[in-house]
Amino acid sequence: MAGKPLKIGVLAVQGAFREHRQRLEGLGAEVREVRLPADLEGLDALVMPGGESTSMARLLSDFGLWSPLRDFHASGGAVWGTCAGAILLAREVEGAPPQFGGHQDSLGLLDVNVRRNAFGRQVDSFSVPLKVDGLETPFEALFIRAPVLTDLGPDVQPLAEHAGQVVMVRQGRVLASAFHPELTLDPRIHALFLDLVQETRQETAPAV
Ligand SMILES: NC(=O)CC[C@H](N)C(=O)O
Repeated sequence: MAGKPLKIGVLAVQGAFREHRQRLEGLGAEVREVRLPADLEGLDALVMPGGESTSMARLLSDFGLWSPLRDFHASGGAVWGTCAGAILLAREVEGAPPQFGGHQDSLGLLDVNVRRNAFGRQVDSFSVPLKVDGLETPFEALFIRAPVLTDLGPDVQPLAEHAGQVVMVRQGRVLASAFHPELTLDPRIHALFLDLVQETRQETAPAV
């Protein structure tokens, strides 16, 4: 990577954050684990990993992270959510557990509805070669109790579909994927995200 390395935070309250860290460092980014609001200081972007979105939502409350994450995005930070991370980004979450009264909090940074566990229990986990906008050859995508993205707002661009369902989108400086690029060794989607961060950092940089 030319110039100063990008500073990327990985939300590290729960889930597959170590694997994201490895992929991003492999591409030359400077990575910091984020657990507290102060950890967001000075970052160019944040990755929210897969895991269990209900547990992650509870931990975001415990660590006082809801508003700081919204502020981080509002002040120009790029954000990428994978699987549970994508669920946390959505405007609306469908399929919250009944003990939550059918409601699950989310950040609302992505103008989509997200349907949890959308590929059914019998196929909790599978891998498929996925055509992704911006990649020349298919990406072997690993889906683990994955959600799908529905009811896309006008500014949301679909980047990949599986079985007729949208599984990856971009809206400005927000990226979301229902699958887990961090759990395979192919770094191309992490590289796409770093390109997005670079591009949006230039757009939001203060004029000097
Ligand atoms: N692999 C994952 O991140 C699974 C997400 C999980 N189904 C949830 O709703 O949080």
